[in-house]
Amino acid sequence: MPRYYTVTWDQLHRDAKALAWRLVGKGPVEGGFKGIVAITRGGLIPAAIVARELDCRLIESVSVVTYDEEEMGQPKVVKPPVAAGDGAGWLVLDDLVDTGTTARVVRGLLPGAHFATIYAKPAGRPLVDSFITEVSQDTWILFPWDTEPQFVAPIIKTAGAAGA
Ligand SMILES: O=P(O)(O)OC[C@H]1O[C@H](OP(=O)(O)OP(=O)(O)O)[C@H](O)[C@@H]1O
Ligand SMILES: O=c1[nH]c(=O)c2nc[nH]c2[nH]1
Ligand SMILES: [Mg+2]
Repeated sequence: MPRYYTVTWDQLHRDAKALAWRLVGKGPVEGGFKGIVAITRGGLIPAAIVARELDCRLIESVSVVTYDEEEMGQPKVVKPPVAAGDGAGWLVLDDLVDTGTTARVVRGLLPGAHFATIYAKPAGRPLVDSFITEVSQDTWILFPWDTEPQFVAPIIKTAGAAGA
């Protein structure tokens, strides 16, 4: 049973802006990166936020499907990036790196790119050039697009034997 780390829209926006700050000056030219490649779907909203902050208008995507909910499978490239060449001068963005499987596949397609994620787990961390927050490998990150606020029972009703 993994532990969960719940990310709200506010926190995601703050963390994506922190990533944008970290990426300033990391592009190959004074104007920054040539463009952003979003790894869909999870990288789409982080890419939109970072693109706004870095004033980047050229957005490409690569679609890699690795998970069905929390179940991991073989990574499949559903849509390759077409506009980014070998990635030189481009920024690749994803929401997180976990085992590094997705990042490894995209690095194979875009070896020249700068790789960034908002969140990183230890196994995938070596595969990204920039990230903001590290969580433990046994933590499952719950993103705001996968969740909704709901009723939670009062602590006293769920504490059970621990409180007796
Ligand atoms: O480092 P890894 O172990 O490869 O895991 C990280 C990847 O898994 C998730 O994508 P997912 O395959 O769930 O697709 P999605 O972004 O379309 O939801 C997440 O958005 C990353 O892209
Ligand atoms: O929503 C997600 N949270 C995670 O922690 C994760 N790891 C791989 N893929 C993931 N998707
Ligand atoms: Mg993804």
